[in-house]
This record gives sequence, structure tokens and C-alpha cells, in this order.
Amino acid sequence: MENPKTKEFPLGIDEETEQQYSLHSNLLQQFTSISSIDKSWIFNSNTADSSSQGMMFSVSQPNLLANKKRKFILSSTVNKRSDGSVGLDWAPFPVEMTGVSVMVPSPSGSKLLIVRNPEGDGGCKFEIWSNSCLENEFSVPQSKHGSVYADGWFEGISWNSDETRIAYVAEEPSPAKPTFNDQGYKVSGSDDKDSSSWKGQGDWEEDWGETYAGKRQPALFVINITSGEVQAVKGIDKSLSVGQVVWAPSSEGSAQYLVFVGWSYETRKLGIKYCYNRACALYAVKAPHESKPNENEIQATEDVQALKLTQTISSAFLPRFSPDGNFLVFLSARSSVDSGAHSATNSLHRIDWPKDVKLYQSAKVHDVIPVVLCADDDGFPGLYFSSILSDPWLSDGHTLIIPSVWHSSQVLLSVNVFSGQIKRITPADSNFSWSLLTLHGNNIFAVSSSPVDVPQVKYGTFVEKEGGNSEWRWSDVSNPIYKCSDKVRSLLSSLTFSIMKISVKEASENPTKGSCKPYESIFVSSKTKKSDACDPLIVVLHGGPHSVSLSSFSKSQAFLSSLGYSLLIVNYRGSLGFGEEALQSLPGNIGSQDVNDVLSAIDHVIDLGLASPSKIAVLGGSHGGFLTTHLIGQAPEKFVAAAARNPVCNLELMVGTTDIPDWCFVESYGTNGRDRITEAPSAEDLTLFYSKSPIAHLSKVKTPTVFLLGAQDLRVPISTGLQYARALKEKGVPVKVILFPNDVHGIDRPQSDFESFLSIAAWFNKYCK
Ligand SMILES: CC(=O)N[C@@H](C)C(=O)N[C@@H](C)C(=O)O
Repeated sequence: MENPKTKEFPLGIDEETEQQYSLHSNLLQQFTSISSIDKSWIFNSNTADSSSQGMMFSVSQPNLLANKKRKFILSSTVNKRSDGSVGLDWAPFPVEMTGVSVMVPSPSGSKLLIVRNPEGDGGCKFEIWSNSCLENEFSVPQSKHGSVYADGWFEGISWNSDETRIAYVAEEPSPAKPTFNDQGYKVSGSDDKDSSSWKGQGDWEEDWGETYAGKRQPALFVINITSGEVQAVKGIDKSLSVGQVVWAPSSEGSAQYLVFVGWSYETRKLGIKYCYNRACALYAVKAPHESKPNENEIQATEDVQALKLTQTISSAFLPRFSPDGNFLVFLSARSSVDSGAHSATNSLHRIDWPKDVKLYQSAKVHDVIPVVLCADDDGFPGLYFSSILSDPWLSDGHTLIIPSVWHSSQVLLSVNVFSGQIKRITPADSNFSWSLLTLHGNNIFAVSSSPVDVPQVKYGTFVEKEGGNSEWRWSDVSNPIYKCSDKVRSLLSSLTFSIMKISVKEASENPTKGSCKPYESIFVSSKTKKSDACDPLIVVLHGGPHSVSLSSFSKSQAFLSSLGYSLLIVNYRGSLGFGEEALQSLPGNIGSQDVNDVLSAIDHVIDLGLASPSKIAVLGGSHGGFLTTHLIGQAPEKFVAAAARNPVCNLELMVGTTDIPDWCFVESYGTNGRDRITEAPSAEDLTLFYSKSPIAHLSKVKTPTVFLLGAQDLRVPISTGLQYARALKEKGVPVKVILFPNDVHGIDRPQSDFESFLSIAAWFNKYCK
């Protein structure tokens, strides 16, 4: 037998950790392997049997060995039953999609665009499929454009109505770089490649920060799907980054227009990921002509300059035309732009679409859903969503179906864009969270889940009842996608969850009404009380801070609760989903109001006898890591273990290195901080940043803490986490640091996510059981 004293362990692993890893890694793999639906589409039937329609699901599943997400397509046929519900007949096997960046069916469903972005020097591949074969395939050289944007934000791919052309967003081609040879500088003009010259760097160009490192400016293009001709759209200011393009309704005899979102910047591009406070507007621009012989000169003289449609509002995005083409709706994050908070309560707007192009610029922006400042207790708390279906309309042509965060859950809403009437269409008595898959006529495919229930596909039908009492009814749709192991199912069935209201203990000076309203925590625990002793508790804190922990299924959280921990997931004031006044109460008060909200939520569960004060751990990433490290400093007796993922530990250090220095100013000073934003903070600014930071409380910390850091994080550069971890080590506090060399802020590559949560479990089992 091996002598444990002489046994060599892998880096960072001792005997106890090895045991923990052996015990729990298989269960974590079982959670990890649960698939998720990214998108789905419904197709009109080509058969005589019009009661059945085809459906396609794009599904992803982490592939730990390859450290990638495996993507596949699963097809089914929709069968409508006489009672209004549906069943899906599934194809026997899925088909893996390798190397596919985006796929977009045409509006009629008769064609499918598949885009494959280049991995090396080659071009972008566009494939046009019919239902039986590949119809056309084009390779677009890098000299025309770089990768097609598939990021879910700048991303926009839109088929025109006769399905002959596609507008899309791709990276501008790379500019030429200065060339040198043994004679010195090679005068530009010659693009010769020879072994006696080399390329210099030229000027550094700004990008949009976190997750956009090295990505070139997003620009607009149109491809003809028969000839493969690609045209760059003219008339767009070079300084504008563009995205989310859609074709404007076409009218006989007049030119075709494209509507897109444009983001401009002042002196530098600030990070845009999770940051809705970047000003943006809708523009209309003439789509390029199909080139015909001898037409070039006529085109050159045409007025092609893009028109700004939304002059009167600081933010406009997600444009969608009504089915009749008479109006355009869009979302606005103007509260976020105007206050400087990186995310806030949205509003929805409408422009009646003029038939005369010249009137576009003076189109009136109507408010459909305004920003909600403070909602009644059970009233609509405001709009919180950032993606929308490409066709979100019911058959009346003016009712939109959208998801939105409502307190700690995501619900589905129907919105009448003329009257502004909003209805919550998912069950009011459900604490589950819902996401939208696709519309099926006037019915809805959706997914519903909870912290202890794996996602379930649902079908919603609108039932008109006598006496005008109509309602939405939801039925389960059986599906093979969310399959999980018997072990996972049995562990989850022993858990339960509830959403708790937590009263505000101390309001700030001059509080607004909305900031005094209760906030919420999601509490996950075992159904059966094993003895008088409570299970150990993990307090889970989201980042942002203007984000939210939803009551939806999370594999990593379900893994931790399956190991015997209760979870207290706190939506402290400042979270999305509770109205604008509650959200805006946090900027200027970070490190105190949010910390106290979390401490009050913990006291609440201790007072209810649901948690034992001696067995509490805390876990959070980013701003959640800021709170984690603040809590172990400000309440050093309270926490026996902590885990911080890319935490903000020192704003004074972060401000000079992050892609969002403006965030440090606004969150530290409040909205007034907007006027102080600078690349050269004063000594006074730096003093305030330090005083608001967890590092200011470091001397009191004694909680053993594990740090998970992504070395490519541009948002919260690892220097702040490393500095704090080293300082704790210097004090003799037990510390573990795992650095993921190729991860960005989210640390979500499959192997990194896996190792993060396995090590968090091992750490908590060591110090908090
Ligand atoms: C706006 C932003 O990115 N803030 C970070 C400090 C942060 O907390 N990020 C959130 C979104 C996260 O969960 O990573």
C-alpha cells in the first residue's frame, strides 16, 4: 500500500481534497451533462396534413473533454390534440453541428442560412440549405469582412421579404499595416508579400472590452443568396458600431431600407458586455442596390446617408416591425444611459412607420411601457429584458410576447403596443422562472424551471371563457432534451425552495418610496429536516450589481444544494426586477447598503430557525465577489468559508485597468459620479474608491477563502483578486487560488466551470460542515 506521507499529489491538492474530488466529481459531471435549449423554430408544414408542423431545437451540452460546448439540432413534429394541447414526435437522434456559428431559417421556413466563421486565415462560409440539399455555398474573403457577429448583442441577421438577400453584421476587414524592409519603410500602395519585409503594428485600436478583445468594428453587409455577391452598406459613419439589423417593410417601386442600431463613443470605447448604459440609436439606411452592369455611376450620386430615427431618446435597440409594416417597436435603456447605472429599468416605444422616407427623421417616439419607478406590492415592477424573438407577434398584429424579470422570477408578458396594456401570462401562483422558445400561431412554446426542478418544455394556449374571463393554460410537452440521471432526479426531489420577502432594516437618508419596499431572497433547502441541527448554509450573491438571481434551474447551485447545503440567494436592493427607485438606491451606497441587505437576509433565516449561525459560507462573483469579500471583512465572525470568483476587491486598483472605469465612479459616488468620470482619477477619487472597497476591511478577515480567477478578464482584472488573496495569505488566513489562464470574466468554459465548482464544494466541505 502507498504511504500517504510519500504520495505525491497534484498541484494544490492534499489528501482531503483528493477524497473530496473523488467523492463529488462524478455527481458534478452528471449535473454538467444536462443539456439546454438555446433556440427553437417552427416551420410551416409542406405536407397535406396541415395539423402537423416541423420544429427544430438548437441544443447545447458541455463537452468537458474537448472543453467546448457541443451544439446539436433535434427535430420534431408538432401534433395538435383536440383539447388544444400539443405533443411532439421527436426524431430518433440529434445531429451535431460542428463549426456552425449561427443558423437562421428564412421567414417562410423554406430556406436555412448557416454561417461558419473562419478559424484561421480562410473566409467566412455562407451555406443556403433547402429542405433536401445544400443550394448554395459561398466563401467571403477576409478582404471583404471578418467574422460574422454571433454574440447575441451586435449580432443581427435578417432575410428580406422575398428571401433573395440577407443583411448581417460582420467585422470590418483589417486595415493595412505599415510595412518595413531592409531599405526602411515601404511606401503604401503595394501589398506585395515577400520574405524580405515585415509588418509593423500601426496604431492600437479600441475594442468594446470584455469578450470583444481583438474584435474589429461591427459593420453592415448584404449578401445575395443566388450570386453570392457581398456588398458593404454605404452611408454609415465610420465611427459608428452597428448591430441588430432588420429589413424595413418594402413598398412597391421604392428603395429598400435597413433599420439598425448604432453605438457611437466619445474618446474611447468602454466595455459594452452587461453594460446597457452605452448610448445607442436606431438608424435607417438604403440597402445597397443589386449591382447591374453600368449602374455604378448612378449609385455613387445617390443620397445614401443613414438617418437617425430616434433623436429624442438616449437609447434605442431591439427594433421589430409589426407584421403589417405600419409601425416599429423598440426597447430603450434610457434610464441606464441617463443615470450611468450599467443596467436599469427599460422602457418600450413605438414609431409609426411613415410611408415617406423623408419623414423618418421626424418620426414621433410613442411611449408604450414607461419606466416604472415604484410598483404596488404585486403590481408590474417594470420591464427587464434584453432579447426578443425575431417574430414576437400574436396574430392580431399588435400584441407582443416578451420575457421580463418580475422580482426574483422571469415571467412572460403580453403587451398591447397601442394601449400599453400588460398582462402576466405565466401562472401568477408559480414561483418558477419562464423563458420563451417560440410562438406557434397564437400559442406559445416556453420553458419553465426552478432551483430544484430541471427545465420543462411548456405549451401555452389562450382560452376565451364565457363572461370575458379569458386565461392562458399551460401544459407539459414531453421532451428528451432535459434528461438527467436517476441520481440527480432523486437528489433534486428531496429539495424544496421558496421566495422570501425581506424587510428593509435601515433606509438611507432621504429614501425614495421604492427603496423602502422589501427585497427578496430565494431559499433552497432539504424537504426533510434530518435533526434539530440545520444544514450548513451557502449565501449566494449575484454580480452587476444591477443583475438578478432568478428562480430558475442552475446546475452549479443545484449541485451544491444536493451536497447537503441550504442556499440563501439574495436579491439585495439594486437588483433588477423591483422598480427603478429600488435599483437606483444602490449607486453611491455599495459596500454598505448591499452588505447590510445581505446580513439582514441571513438574520431572517437564522431567526426562522432555518440556518445555524455557526455554519455559514458565502459565494459570489464580480460584484457578488465584492460583497463576499466585504462580508468576511465587515462581519468576520459570521462566515466560516468563502468563495470569490473574479471579485472586485480594490476599486482603487480596478479603476485604472478595467474596461469600465465609469462603473467605479457611478457605483462609488452615485449618479453624480458621472460628472467625475475620467481616465485620470484624482487623489480624492482614489481615496473614496479605497474606502468603498473590501480591501479596506482586510485586517479583520479570518475566513478561509478560495479565489477563482480568469486571467483574460478585462472587466475585473485579476490583479485586484490576486492582491487581496496575497494580503490574506500574508496574514495567515487559509487561501486557495485557482487561475484559469484562458478564461474571461464569466469563467464559463466547461472545464473551468467544472473545476471551479468542484473546488468550491471541497473548500466548503472542509470548512463549513
Ligand atoms: C457591469 C459589470 O460587469 N459589473 C461587474 C463588476 C459585475 O459584477 N459583473 C456581473 C455582470 C457578473 O455577474 O459578472
